Parts: sequence; C-alpha cells; structure tokens
Amino acid sequence: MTPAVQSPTVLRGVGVGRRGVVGPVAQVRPAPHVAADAPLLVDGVPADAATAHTRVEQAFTDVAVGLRDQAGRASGTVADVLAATAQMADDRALRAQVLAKVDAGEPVVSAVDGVVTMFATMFERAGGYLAERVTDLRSVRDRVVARVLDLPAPGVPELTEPSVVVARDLAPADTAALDLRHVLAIVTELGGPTGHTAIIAGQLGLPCVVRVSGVTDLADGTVVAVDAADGTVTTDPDDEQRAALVARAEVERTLAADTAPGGTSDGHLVALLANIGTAEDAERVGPTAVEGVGLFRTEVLFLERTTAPTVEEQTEVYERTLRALGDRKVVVRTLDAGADKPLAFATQPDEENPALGVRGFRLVRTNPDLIDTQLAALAAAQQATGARPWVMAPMIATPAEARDFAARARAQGLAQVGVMVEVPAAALRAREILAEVDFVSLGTNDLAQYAMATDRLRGELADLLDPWQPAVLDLVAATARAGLELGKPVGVCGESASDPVLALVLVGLGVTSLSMSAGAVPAVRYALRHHTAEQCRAMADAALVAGAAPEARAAVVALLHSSVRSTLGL
Ligand SMILES: C=C(OP(=O)(O)O)C(=O)O
Ligand SMILES: [Mg+2]
Repeated sequence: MTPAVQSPTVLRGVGVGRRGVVGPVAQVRPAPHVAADAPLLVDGVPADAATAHTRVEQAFTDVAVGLRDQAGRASGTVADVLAATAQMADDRALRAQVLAKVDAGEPVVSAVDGVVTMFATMFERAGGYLAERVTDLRSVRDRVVARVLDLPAPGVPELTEPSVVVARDLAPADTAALDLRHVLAIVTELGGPTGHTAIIAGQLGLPCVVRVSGVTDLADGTVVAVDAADGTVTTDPDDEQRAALVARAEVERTLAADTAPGGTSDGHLVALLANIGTAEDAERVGPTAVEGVGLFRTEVLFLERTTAPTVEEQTEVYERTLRALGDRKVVVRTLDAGADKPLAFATQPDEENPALGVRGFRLVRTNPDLIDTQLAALAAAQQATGARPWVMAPMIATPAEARDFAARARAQGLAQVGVMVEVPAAALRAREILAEVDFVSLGTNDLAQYAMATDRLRGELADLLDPWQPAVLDLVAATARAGLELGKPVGVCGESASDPVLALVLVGLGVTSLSMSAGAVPAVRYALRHHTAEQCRAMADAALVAGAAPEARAAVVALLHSSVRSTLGL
C-alpha cells in the first residue's frame, strides 16, 4: 500500500498530557473489509476449489504458527492472549468445517465467516470460558481472511522495538494484547480527549494524541515525534524538535524529584492522587510520590467478560490494590458500565442513547447483585488487609440514589462512602447529596458531557466539551461550595485535574483533592507549590467571570507566577 502521507508532515490532533517522544510508527490494522463473496484471485483469475482449499488450509496453519511464535517471544498477559488465539486457529473442527464449505464451492470469505459465526454463537450460548474465547475466534477469522487474500495482518502488531502505536481507535481489549515494554506513545484517528483510549494511555503513563486525521495512512516504521502538549504528530522530526522534546523530558524529571505532599505555597494542603484501572496500575503507582488513589475504575476488571468476576476474583484484585498503596487513601469506584464502557452482561442491548440510559449506579435497578457483590468483595479486602478503603458510586443524579448507595456500602462495613458528581442534577443538588454521604468526587469528563450535551467520545466538538466552559466551572463551584459549607471533602477525578492551570482554579473553588494519571502529578504539584491559596481563589474568580472557555484559561494564565509559565511552557 502506498502511504498517502509524505514526510515531513505535521498532523494535528488533540493532545492528552504534556509529554513528547520520538519513535517509529506501528499500525494497529483494522479487520479487513471485504465482501463475503470476494473472489480469491490467483494470478488475476478466480481460483478453483482445489486451490482455494490449499490456500485456506495454509492460511490457518500460517496464522497459528505466527501467533505461537509471537506468544513465545512475549510475556505475561500478551503471551496468554496470543497463545489462546493460536490454539483457536489450530482447532481441527473449525478448520474442517471451513474447508468443507470451500470444497462445496462457497467463496472463501463467506466460508470462514459463516463457520466462525456459527462457532461464536455456540460459544456464547455455552457461556463461561468458551464465551470468553469469542474475541479470539473473531481475531482468527480476520487474520485467516487477510492471509488468504494477501492483505496486511489485522490487529495489534508485534512490537520488536520501542514504537508509537497508531490506531483508528483502540478498544480497551486491544491494550491487553499490547506489549507495553515497547510502547512509547499512543496516537489515534478517532476518540476524544476524555475517551477510553486517552484514559488508558494516561493510566499507562504514555503520551497520547487523539483525533489525528490521516495518521493511519503513515507507513509502519515512519519515524514520528509525538507531542502531547501541542497535540501534534510530526513525521521525520528535525534535530531542533528532538532536542525540544528531550529538554521537556528533562524538566519533567526535575519536577518529579519533588515528592512532598501537594499544597499551596502558604501550606494549604491538597492531596494529589492517581487514577488507576487495575491492580497492576496500583503496583506501578505505589512506589511513586502520589498520596493515594482517587479513582479506581473497577470496570476494567469486568471488560471482555461474559459474566461478572466472582467475589473471590474481585477480592484478590482489591487486596492487591490496597496492599500496593499501604496506608495511603484508596477510593474505589463501583462498576460504571454502559455508554463508553459497555459490558456484555450489564448493558441494556436496546438503548438508543446509552449515555442517558441504565449506566453507572443505575445498574442497581436491573442488576443490584453486581453492585452488592462488589461491595462485599471490597469489604473482604478491607478485612484481609486492615486498610480502610473509600468507596464511591458513579452517575448519581439524586439524593435518594446517594442514600441507597450509602446504605448498601455501610451494610457491608465500609466506612468512607461517597458518590461521584458527574451529572448536572447532582452538582445543582450537591448539598442534599453530600448530606447523605461522607464525600463527593467530581467527574468532570461526564459533567462536561452532560452539561454541554456533547458526546465525550466524539472529538469534533472538543471545544464544547472543554472543562474550562464557564457553565461547567459553575457546576464545579456549586459542588465545592456545598462541600465547604458541610465540611466534607470534594475531590476532582476527571481529566481536568491533570491540567496544572485548571488545577489551580479547582483548588481556588474549594476542591480538596485532585486525582489524575500518575504522570500528570509532578506538574500539578509544581504549579500549586508556586501559588498561595488566595491566588488560587483569585484565579477561580477570574475564570468564573470570563465569558467563554478560551478567555477563562487566558485570564488564569495571565495570573500565573512567571516561573511557572516559563517552566511549563505556557
Ligand atoms: C472520572 C470520570 O469518570 P469516567 O471518565 O470513568 O467516566 C469522569 O466522568 O470525569
Ligand atoms: Mg464518569
């Protein structure tokens, strides 16, 4: 395939975080889009049934051998995923049924697809382990079809050197197949700055740029500079650009050397916490200077499964997480299924507007056991570790929902119970909601989505989704005010907390803790350390009176200490 993009080229998107790296592109190829009756051509003429038989049989063998070789070179989860998929490509019954159809004259794509669909339906009906193999089965179908038709192999590439992973979009499951030792950055053509790819990249500490039009046209191996601060991807970067990224990395390293608790220059403490999605994330952030975990997105445990994890499975993960953080604060969020985080067993299949449907804590209406099981598992982990986890529910809209959640959590023996404020109704009624619980945490990703009626997964309206929007800041301010009045903690765990400038505004509004991807903590700590609480309040006032998001940000940047502006390149 001829690359449509010639170097040198600057491709623009929306950056997530502040880091930058240089490395070769490794494309995650989508499944081949070919018609079911696409002819198999050999030397330009349709192949006869015997040739098609040989080609299909060889394709299954090649795919199985390729996957097994890759599994042998990989380790951990990646090796397991690849080995399981190889086993599927080796399955005799699957292969025999495809070949029987090919022998009967059925077009190869239709034969492979028809048999895989039949097996997938059988596996799904069987449930349990077999149902969990459906993704592997579909991956085998895509790989075999690509191999037979001589198309590029789909899926996550085997990374043999540190690479910039490029994809149209990266499903949460794709990351399980990525060898993280070799991932320098993630760049996608789709997605928004608060979508799942951006969040996963943040949790993995990787620079990320989303909505980069044309990036999937780059040839594998093209060297690019990924600059998350600028939101750019530049092919064949010159020495000057490379040097600038190296200098930026040096600044970040210096900032990371400050490990003191987060707070303003006049001693107003603001806990700086990490957002995580797995026990491995907890073990990664444990040794860093974060003051705890402000958001454990537990739905990651539930993804790509057809049944919920058992109490025992969940307890083990929560225990590992609590142990990794020792006596530091850990806020565990109960399952936030639905909309951008669909789960096979917990999502309503027929919702026209899933973001407005049965998601987050609303699952209690259809699947109360899921939530109670989670709370029981967390209570068991509390018992086993002696830690005192905080727990909160997502997508709370009313005080009654907050009361219901608090009763369920307290019944299990969990003492610090809170809810997320990410629906405008909850922000407007923050006082009544806080009266039911011990703390709240502002999810500004969803709060912006719902306040501005803008899908967070669609980046083309990113200007409306901006947490600097005055209407969003008003909702944050109302929530923080309620917290100050009732003397209860109000945290922020949406992506807005990782912007060192906006973080100052949030603190000025009365927010008491900030939770973000661990890599964002040093710059936020540095910005806070250089301003007094009074200066943060003045910045919050300046942001609130601005008429629009860009003006709000500019007004606050103008109030920043000059050394912060120059160090952070603002
Ligand atoms: C932190 C949030 O939750 P999530 O991004 O997981 O929806 C949010 O909505 O801001
Ligand atoms: Mg949310």
